[in-house]
Amino acid sequence: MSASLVATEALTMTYAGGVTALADLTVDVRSGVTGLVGANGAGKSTLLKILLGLLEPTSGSVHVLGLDARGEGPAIRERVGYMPEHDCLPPDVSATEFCVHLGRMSGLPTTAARERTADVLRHVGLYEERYRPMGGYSTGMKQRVKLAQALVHDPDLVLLDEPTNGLDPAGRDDMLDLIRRIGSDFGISAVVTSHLLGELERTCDAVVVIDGGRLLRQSSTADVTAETPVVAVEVDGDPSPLAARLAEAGVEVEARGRLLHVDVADPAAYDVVRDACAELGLGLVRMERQRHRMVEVFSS
Ligand SMILES: Nc1ncnc2c1ncn2[C@@H]1O[C@H](COP(=O)(O)OP(=O)(O)OP(=O)(O)O)[C@@H](O)[C@H]1O
Repeated sequence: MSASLVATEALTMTYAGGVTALADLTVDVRSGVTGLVGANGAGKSTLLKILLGLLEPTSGSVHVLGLDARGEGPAIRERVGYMPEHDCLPPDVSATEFCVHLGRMSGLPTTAARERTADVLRHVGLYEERYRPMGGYSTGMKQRVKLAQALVHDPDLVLLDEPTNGLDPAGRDDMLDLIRRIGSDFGISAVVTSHLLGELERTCDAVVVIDGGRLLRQSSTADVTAETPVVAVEVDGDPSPLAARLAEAGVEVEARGRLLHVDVADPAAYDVVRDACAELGLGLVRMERQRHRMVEVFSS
């Protein structure tokens, strides 16, 4: 199993005004892409700022890449990239100037900063427009520059705050693909926040769901969406008598339009379906294993 990239224990953050943004939060993030999901105000941005050592938590422990975020913030920021949620790009500066500047601020020599800037701008698909002032960029292009600047100093981990904010569906898909490829092209792990669980499903290896600053669930995407022992059954007639017969036989069944969802945790249920169809004179058109989607699992 990979090493822990982010580990918090009983992390609590209460702002000066008395708002508790994080409460007793214990999470463990491993390599790959991890989604940090929660409604607006759930505490996602607060957590990212604490991980970067920019905010001091009220209590609890927090380690990033093995470093203590309470005191080793500068060392963490050398190895972690950050894409903030809000627009923060100077309008008169080009994407190249901006990324080279930030690369140099992070300690890269000028030549390395220039080379690395060209690489990351190519990765995010902004190579052609790289010398244009950013004030003329679309929202999608601005989001891409924000992603590029998070990658420019070749970090081990990037923290991306709502990278799909303000994008249309096609722009969102492009951004999620880029994030997926940060791992494959650069070998960099990512923590990505979103208030939309569904959009992270195909991008992330794991998800952490928080609500009101508390952990709701943490699991790998594969575990969440793994095949569940349910089959969808379609017959060539009214499925109601079949549903009744299965229920009588103690098999859990749920009507979904013309389909029946049948619990097959006990494989004997397959025989019950076959025999009931034969007795009722129904032809079996289809039996198909169902996959759960993350959104269904978490809302149940
Ligand atoms: N500087 C601050 N002072 C006081 N309260 C704050 C501060 N920053 C955030 N909060 C409060 O802490 C809670 C969590 O905010 P946070 O921004 O971390 O949530 P979020 O999940 O990132 O939401 P969003 O996506 O809307 O930014 C909210 O109730 C917010 O109002």
